[in-house]
Amino acid sequence: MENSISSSASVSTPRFKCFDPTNSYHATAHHIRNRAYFVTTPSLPSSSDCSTPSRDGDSGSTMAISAKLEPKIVTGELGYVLEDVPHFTDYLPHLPTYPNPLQVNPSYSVVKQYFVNMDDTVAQKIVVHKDSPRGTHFRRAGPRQKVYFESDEVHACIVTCGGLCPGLNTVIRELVCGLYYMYGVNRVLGIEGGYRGFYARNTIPLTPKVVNDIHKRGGTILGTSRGGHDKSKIVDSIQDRGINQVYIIGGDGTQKGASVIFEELRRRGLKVAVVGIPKTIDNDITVIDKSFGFDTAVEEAQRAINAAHVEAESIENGIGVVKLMGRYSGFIAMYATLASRDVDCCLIPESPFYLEGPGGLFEYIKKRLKENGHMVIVMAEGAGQELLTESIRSMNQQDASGNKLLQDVGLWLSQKIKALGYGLIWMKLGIHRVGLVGIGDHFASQKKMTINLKYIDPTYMIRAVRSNASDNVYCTLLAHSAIHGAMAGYTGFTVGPVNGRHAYIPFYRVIERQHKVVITDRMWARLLSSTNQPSFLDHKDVTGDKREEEPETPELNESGANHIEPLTAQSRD
Ligand SMILES: Nc1ncnc2c1ncn2[C@@H]1O[C@H](COP(=O)(O)OP(=O)(O)O)[C@@H](O)[C@H]1O
Ligand SMILES: O=P(O)(O)OC[C@H]1O[C@](O)(COP(=O)(O)O)[C@@H](O)[C@@H]1O
Ligand SMILES: [Mg+2]
Repeated sequence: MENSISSSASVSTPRFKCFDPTNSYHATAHHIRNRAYFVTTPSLPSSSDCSTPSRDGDSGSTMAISAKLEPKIVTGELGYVLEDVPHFTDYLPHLPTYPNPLQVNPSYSVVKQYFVNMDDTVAQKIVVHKDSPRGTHFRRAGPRQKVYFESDEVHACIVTCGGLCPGLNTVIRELVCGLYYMYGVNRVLGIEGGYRGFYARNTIPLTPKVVNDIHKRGGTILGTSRGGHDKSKIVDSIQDRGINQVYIIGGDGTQKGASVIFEELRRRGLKVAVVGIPKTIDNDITVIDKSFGFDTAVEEAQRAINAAHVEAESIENGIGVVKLMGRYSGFIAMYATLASRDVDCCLIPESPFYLEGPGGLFEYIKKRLKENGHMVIVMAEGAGQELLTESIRSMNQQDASGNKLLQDVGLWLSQKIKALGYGLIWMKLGIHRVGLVGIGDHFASQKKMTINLKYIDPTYMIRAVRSNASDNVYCTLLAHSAIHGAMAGYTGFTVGPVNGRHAYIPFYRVIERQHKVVITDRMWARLLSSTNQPSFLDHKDVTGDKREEEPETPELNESGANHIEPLTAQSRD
């Protein structure tokens, strides 16, 4: 990762005066110690110079911002670290500001302390000890007293990229309505069909009337796509259309694309705010607590699990197999399993499993059928991919965004289990004692055992639904936080809840790694205890195939949020 936090983070001499550009009063050294903006601005253009910058930056008549943007790190006492987000004033120092129109908004002006305090930051590390370092913080989201746009100056656009997720339409709706009702903005463009829509598709003017009912529908009214991220064409399109606020809703890939767009807009010296709104049904975006739509997806998955359970328990040796989404992160499968209580085994990408031998899946299946006569297996689509590629020749195909295309692990496992059934012998040893033995054990009274397996694949169904009530509220807060940040002149950030408080997180932090289930943490232990399934760990230890040591989990969050593991499978940078 290029933008790793500079070791100069502890530089103690601020290069610039310590102030929050969006509030009317200045910080003192007492408020924030050791603030350092790592933005070198040689020959910065004045704000008026920047009104008509050239596309290629350096070669035009206007001087472009050439220095690479480094992380903005502020350190304080007791190991306090603020990983701040870029602001227009980092590269356009003389921009005019205006009073926030919310000061006279009939709804919001009555709120006591509606504007966030300039020093407010959100702690990433919530469990601390008396003497432990306070750790990383992010700038708190919310309205500032000063804004960097006049209402009629704003020309915003919204784009949705990547896979679907419940709540996309709600975020679109709340961005349009929030801009209009809070800040009097009435020029909002919808970019159709994801990133490539900037240069290859039409746009849709979005007004509160147009978006009024869209939160009641799944999908995205703007359409979406994978691939098609052409930096120059996208930024040219933004510049040519005079867009100055870009709201980009999408997952880990999308946030990477947004970061690239931000860097280029900044390089061209344009006053354009780029805001990423994290969308991930897999919950694979790090730092934030969880994505919108995740709760809805887990809830919807219950319907499939219930169906699998009803089918399984209604027939002798019934097995219900449910495949859920989760390419590299098994959060949906884990939470759906924990919520259901009918699941006997949950398989996720983070927890390698094996079929044969002691402690393997087949042994467990036999045991459960013997005990209960039926069982339910929930698996994330990315689980066991390494087993499939052993047996099926891997084609290493990718989608248009570069994501690896997965084999259908649900189908593969179902076939394996069915084959196991043909190989099992139903052996009656007295009236009550029923045992299962391998095919090699033959007795006079043996007969073949039938496994009745039902494979349910609701993968797209759980993400194509409309968002539930709590996700709708979450989407609203997310959209509002995004708008407040852009209006206040912040840019190059992803917005999202960190330990329940909305914060502005620099792009480099959300794209450096993926959020994954840590199988040595308590949440996975709870799951193992609830299903009684094997951990699948012993076998590898026995055979000497040691697992790589788990990276230390920086934060232990009881909700299962904020566990961080390095990006492994999807590195495309
Ligand atoms: N490293 C990257 N740099 C620039 N754009 C990217 C990058 N990775 C993905 N994208 C773009 O982001 C968009 C969405 O990415 P994708 O991985 O399909 O979905 P998601 O954002 O939901 O993870 C696509 O248009 C893709 O081209
Ligand atoms: O929509 P596609 O291209 O079939 O992709 C399916 C993938 O999309 C997801 O639902 C979400 O992935 P993204 O967050 O990368 O968009 C994955 O769970 C799933 O593997
Ligand atoms: Mg993704």
